[in-house]
Amino acid sequence: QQASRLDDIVKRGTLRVGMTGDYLPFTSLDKATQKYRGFDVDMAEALGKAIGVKVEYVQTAWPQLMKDFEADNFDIAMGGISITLDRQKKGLFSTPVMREGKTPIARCADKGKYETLAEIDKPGTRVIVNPGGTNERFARAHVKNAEIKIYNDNVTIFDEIAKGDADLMMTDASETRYQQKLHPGVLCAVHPDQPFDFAEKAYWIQRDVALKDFVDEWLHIATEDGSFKKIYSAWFE
Ligand SMILES: O=C(O)C(=O)C[C@]1(C(=O)O)C=C[C@@H](O)C=C1
Repeated sequence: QQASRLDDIVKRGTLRVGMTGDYLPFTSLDKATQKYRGFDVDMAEALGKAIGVKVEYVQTAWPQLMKDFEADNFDIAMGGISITLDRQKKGLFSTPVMREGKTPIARCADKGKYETLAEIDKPGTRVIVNPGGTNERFARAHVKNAEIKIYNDNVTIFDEIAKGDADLMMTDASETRYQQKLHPGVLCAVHPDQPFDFAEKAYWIQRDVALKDFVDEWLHIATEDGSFKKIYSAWFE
């Protein structure tokens, strides 16, 4: 039988999961306790349990994700990761977990001003963006006349809009819905049901077919037996 990384994980007794810890509701690292929580943390724990091993979290960051993946610092990356063809070239993706797309989030008072890319991409508009992920790629492709403000802290970035230091951000629809709930009456998701583009969240796996097949089968069973829905509802509804 061919050796596989899945065998190594079982032998090692740990699954190394790469996570940024800065993207609720998918993953959040509490600085004081050094504990992760979020949808993909519950999913990672369920995956570890399914394999029969402990989960070891390896912190990464969006601008470092590709380098850390290539350095084999973890077996799988989880935490709101979108499928991209650049990433697909380096590893394998699980079956998609959910559908996403970029959509604006702005101060509620300005919600009607930023519905289309043409309305957004005007001189004087300040589009804030976290670096390194698909948000930055989307902003660079579509924002030519408005100002792009690169902001490094993905946890406090929404407060910048609330304070008026930026006008809007374009990010995943699920995040705009979540942040709207965290900033009631202040920040509004603009049209989360009609995002500008299409993307899917999935788990990014080192090139090992046995591990990918395991993750896919686990996801399939979790979908059918309702355990996926339970975790999903706790974080997204
Ligand atoms: O790069 C990705 O896959 C992501 O979806 C991560 C990403 C991003 O696009 O920058 C998505 C939303 C969060 O605000 C932070 C990171």
